[in-house]
Amino acid sequence: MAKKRIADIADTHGLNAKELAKQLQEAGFSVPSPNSTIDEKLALSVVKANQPTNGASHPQRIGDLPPEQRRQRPADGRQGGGQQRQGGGGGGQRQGGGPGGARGGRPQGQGPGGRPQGQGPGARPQGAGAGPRPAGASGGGAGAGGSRSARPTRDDQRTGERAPAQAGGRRRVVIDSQAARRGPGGGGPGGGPGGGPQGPPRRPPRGRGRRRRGTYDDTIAPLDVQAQSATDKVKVNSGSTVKDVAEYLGVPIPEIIKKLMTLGEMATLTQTLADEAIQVIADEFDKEIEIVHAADDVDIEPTYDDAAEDLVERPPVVTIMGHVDHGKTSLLDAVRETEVTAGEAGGITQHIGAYQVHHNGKAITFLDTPGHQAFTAMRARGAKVTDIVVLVVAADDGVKPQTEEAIDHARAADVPIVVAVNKIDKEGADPTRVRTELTQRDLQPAEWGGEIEYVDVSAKTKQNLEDLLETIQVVADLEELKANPNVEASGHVIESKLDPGRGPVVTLLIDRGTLKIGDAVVAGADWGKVRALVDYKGDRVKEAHPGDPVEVLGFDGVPEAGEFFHVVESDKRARVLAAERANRLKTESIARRSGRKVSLEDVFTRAKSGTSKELNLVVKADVAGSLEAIEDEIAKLPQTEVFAQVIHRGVGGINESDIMLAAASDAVVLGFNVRPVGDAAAIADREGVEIRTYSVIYRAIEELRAAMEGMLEPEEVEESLGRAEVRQTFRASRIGVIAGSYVTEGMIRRGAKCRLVRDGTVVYDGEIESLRRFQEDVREVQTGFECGIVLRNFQDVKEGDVLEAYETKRVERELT
Ligand SMILES: Nc1nc2c(ncn2[C@@H]2O[C@H](COP(=O)(O)OP(=O)(O)OP(=O)(O)O)[C@@H](O)[C@H]2O)c(=O)[nH]1
Repeated sequence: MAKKRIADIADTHGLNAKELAKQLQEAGFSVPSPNSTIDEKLALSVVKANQPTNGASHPQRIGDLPPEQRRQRPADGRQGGGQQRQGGGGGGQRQGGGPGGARGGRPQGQGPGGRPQGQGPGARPQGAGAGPRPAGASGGGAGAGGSRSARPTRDDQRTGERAPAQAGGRRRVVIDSQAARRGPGGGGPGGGPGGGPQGPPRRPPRGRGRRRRGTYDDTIAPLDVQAQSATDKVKVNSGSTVKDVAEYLGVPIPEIIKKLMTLGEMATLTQTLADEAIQVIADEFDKEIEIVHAADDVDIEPTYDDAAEDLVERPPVVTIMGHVDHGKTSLLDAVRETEVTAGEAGGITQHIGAYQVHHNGKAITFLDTPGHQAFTAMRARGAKVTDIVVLVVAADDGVKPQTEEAIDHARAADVPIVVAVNKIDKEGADPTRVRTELTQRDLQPAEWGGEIEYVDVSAKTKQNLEDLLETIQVVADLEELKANPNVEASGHVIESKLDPGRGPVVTLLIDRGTLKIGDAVVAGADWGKVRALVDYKGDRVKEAHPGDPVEVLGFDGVPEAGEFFHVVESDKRARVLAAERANRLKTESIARRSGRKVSLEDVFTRAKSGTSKELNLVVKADVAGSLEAIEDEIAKLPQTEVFAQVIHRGVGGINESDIMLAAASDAVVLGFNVRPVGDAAAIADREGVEIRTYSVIYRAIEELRAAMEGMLEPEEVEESLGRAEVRQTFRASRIGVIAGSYVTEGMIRRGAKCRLVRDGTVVYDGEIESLRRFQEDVREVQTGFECGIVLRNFQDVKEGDVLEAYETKRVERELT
């Protein structure tokens, strides 16, 4: 089931390529153009579903399955396009030209055409409550004036599957309608060598006795057992060991080890393999596999499908972003106070990570952590929590670097933007200038004929705050945000902390359903039984509804922000699900360390295999001039096999937010004379983001070109030796400046290559000329020791500089 370009599929089947792309967009696939790729069968199933013939009997729907089986539909589209993230009809979508339309130029949709047959309202028996429906059903499917955007709405995101190429990089998982019925040991024999279609290994029920009693009672579909038809790919869990892979593929273990050796990898039986390595091995044995990640498991983000008549309006969720000091926090506070003056809530005293204000009798939920870092960190975890971004720009300061970052982050997430021009009370405030500057960044004000709503405000004098709320509601109305309140709750964690008195305190944002005291909840690797619910006013409540933030007591731990939560039928099941997820996350994180989400090395291979034709880049440089030069050069590259696009550019060191954006958008980070700052390197490692740093542009462009043409050879690889921090400098008449340094990482070696990094920017790249400890020349100095370093031909060393010692090595092609 290789992916193909939409244009090629259209060609083969005598369809109009643009039309096909449009239909797929309407069905919720992230396919920006006819050059985007998609599985051919899936594309055809959507076309088929859109054909105006009636009576197409649709296969088993997820909602007809017991909850534990509500996994995503088969990758081969057996469940029809209907289970795709899709809308159709007028529901849950925004009008293309509406205010806040940061995504101008989005194709107008086709109303009802976007929904496959047999999935429309009324096509299923009512009363099932949680039964799956296409998200678009939210609009009743009438399609009246229903423009369908390429971006699925929040409801779509909730209710439908993530399209294959969607940012966030989640992959499809096949529904296993059999798994639950099979029970714990059911998959066993199939997993062994020659196990045929039952690909995934099921270890013999290794002693129920060893398991906690009763954990199997719920006949939980084990995460790693999924039924497959003879033609399906074998599902292999990410983070599998050599032994697991042998079982999955039905190949003797020694064969696998031998193969790995011929590929230059010495591996032991229990060694965890990176996804790429598993893929290579499978290819070598001619096996078709699909690597399944814990995050793919739809027990974690299931497909929901609510009947139109079950959906009710829910409050929009707003995040405030903008440059430092432009007034994000002040605006959040000022907005919060409008509630007090309105006398609606009697004051918001509690900080729980989000609060609500009311306007025109309707609630708006504000996330209390401003800034794009938190926003993108959540998105990297697969959570799309925010419906609208309020971009704060100070009228006396205009567009600044973090304003631009915020715009790129909001755009990458495809969330509409409302601009709040703040500080209009100040002397020198020039709201028109802000509009002009933002127009240059494609945020044309509605009053100038564009699509973006601007509101001039003052957080200090509280001027125009009601206007801002009004505008947010107008934009929200276009989004048609709806949810079914009459089911078990699900949503996302927005904050969690360990309170010395109360234990884990977790703030959840309800996306769907109603959360009640006594509910059993699972959020990632944590679970709980809801003991108490506290709202943003600090009041105890009995339940929380869609769009509501609520503090929950009763969790066993502190799940991460962005984690998906859902209510399950029993504590026991919550506990088991959490434990399974914890296990898989552990193995995956081990595997991730040896593999990358996207790397230049495998970009061409991915393009060839149809996995991804787009290469997203985050580019950081020391000066603005370099950025322009790089972008010009990238634009000149032949975009035949791979399309490279810069999703964010900026001057300065590579920071945490760059990494999170790259993680959320499957991008590679390119740095020119800049380095990761703060925790960026560690986070990149954790998130599997590749950072490539260069000192000359042509070298980067050469590598990009080579990667895009499949010619990249990782010939010269840099290996870090260690880092030292300059604590003091001395001047010696004959030697020059000596950097009195402390080795913080690895070791420093005389004669090694060395860079000097100041505030994230490389200011010198040369060699360590001499290395001393207590007047003695030494060859090496290890972590934790002080030393004197003299750099070759460089005197401008300052306190606080960081020295990076490194070596370059020629290495053989890696196992990718
Ligand atoms: N005159 C005036 N000052 C404002 C206004 N809004 C914020 N300020 C001031 O601007 C400064 C920065 O405001 P903050 O709300 O802390 O800005 P921020 O964007 O949250 O800043 P960071 O959290 O550091 O990113 C503070 O001194 C505020 O008092 C406004 O509307 N008018």
